Amino acid sequence: MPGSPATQTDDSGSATAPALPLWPAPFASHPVDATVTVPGSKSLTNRYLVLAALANGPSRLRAPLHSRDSALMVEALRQLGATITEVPGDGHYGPDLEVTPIDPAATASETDIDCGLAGTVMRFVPPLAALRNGASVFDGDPHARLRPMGTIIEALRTLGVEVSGLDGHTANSLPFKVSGTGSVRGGHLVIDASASSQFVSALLLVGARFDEGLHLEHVGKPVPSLDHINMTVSVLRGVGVQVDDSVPNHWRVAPGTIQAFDERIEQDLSNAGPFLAAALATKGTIRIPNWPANTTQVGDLWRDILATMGATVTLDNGTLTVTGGPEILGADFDETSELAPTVAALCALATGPSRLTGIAHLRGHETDRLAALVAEINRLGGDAEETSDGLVIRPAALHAGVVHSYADHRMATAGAILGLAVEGVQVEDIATTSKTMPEFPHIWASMLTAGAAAADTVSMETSN
Ligand SMILES: O=C(O)C1=C[C@@H](OP(=O)(O)O)[C@@H](O)[C@H](O)C1
Ligand SMILES: C=C(OP(=O)(O)O)C(=O)O
Repeated sequence: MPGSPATQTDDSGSATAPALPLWPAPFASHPVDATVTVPGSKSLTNRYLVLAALANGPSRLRAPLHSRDSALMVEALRQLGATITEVPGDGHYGPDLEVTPIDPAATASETDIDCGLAGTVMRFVPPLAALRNGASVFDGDPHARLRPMGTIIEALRTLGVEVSGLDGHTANSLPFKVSGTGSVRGGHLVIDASASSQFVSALLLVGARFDEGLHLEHVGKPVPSLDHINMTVSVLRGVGVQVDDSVPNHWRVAPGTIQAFDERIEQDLSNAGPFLAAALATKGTIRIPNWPANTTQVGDLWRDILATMGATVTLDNGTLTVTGGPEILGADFDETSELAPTVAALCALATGPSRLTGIAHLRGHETDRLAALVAEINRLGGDAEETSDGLVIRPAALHAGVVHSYADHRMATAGAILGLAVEGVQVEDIATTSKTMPEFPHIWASMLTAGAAAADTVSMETSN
């Protein structure tokens, strides 16, 4: 069911805001040769922030992400009563965060929560607001009102929490008001999480604080992005919460205490993707130190994906090294989740056809990513097509042009990848990368300078 890129363009403001600046994507006249360190994981940072706000004492996040999505989460939790303070740390991309949890006994006045375009904020925070004794009004960017929310809203109502629509909206999407009474009974809850794994993660994160805990059951088409649910379960166990996920589509969270913690956040392996892709796009080499030996991040899949596309990939002493092959090989990939826009950009540069499957739910991401990727790849002369659950991308000679970003950080970085290999690409609104990586243009430029300066490696870590 092909989407409409025109509609999406309007939703994000791209087509109606021609004034958005165009970024001349650097064309790589030589193979990249650089060592790159990227900021902290969005998914881990925002999970740990939520858990710190619910914990039994003060917690510390070391080397967390500092970006729009994490700032929105910090502000949302402050609105709900948590105290969050920046303290000096040893991360390359900003201070650590100390969090004093929300006092569950405090009575609270009505508060506004801005979700921006952050799925983690719009899905993870409403269940937390349900535990508060007071009302919380949720809204976000214009496109956020189009992202799937009905499952969370219905789940809260089934749990006995009052959720009402605002501005004439029916409350199956933003904006809405959650009227908490200070406790949620919990118990067995059946949801359809086929539109987003974040529905499951959101409820699991708070489940231990429900009076009876939570037995969450998914019924419907398969839940996407299962790696992200496994991350939630692993993070919960790490803070002392008992989770039983031994039966597929059932998660049982025992009622109990969330232990305060001191946790170092891994770098964002999904956001490492565009840099690793640069090795393939320029037939160069990218090294990423501190690649975790064991991780629940979906970005660990880069090691398989990039090897399948013809790169040489080694993980040695914690450094991932990717060297592009003589050509980028087309390939078939299932379930690439949030990696898909980066994979699609590489497929558009490949010498053979590719098929991406299992990503229908990307239509509900920051923009309709399937429609947007087809529109932007084809705008540069590519040959991409939507399928019911993904994309087919065939080889074609690409030419200069503008890549629209649709307020989507991963569309912007996909445009940057294409620009490495195709002279004259301009990316609209590169600043939209601030959703998860405000440093992107800087690190990207440093990567190319490192390659130009010398064959030896230059780290482009920024200081605090
Ligand atoms: O829980 C998370 O941190 C995320 C889950 C995934 O959402 P979907 O299941 O909606 O794809 C992923 O795409 C998103 O970027 C982050
Ligand atoms: C889908 C994404 O984000 P969100 O957390 O807003 O859903 C993403 O970062 O690719």
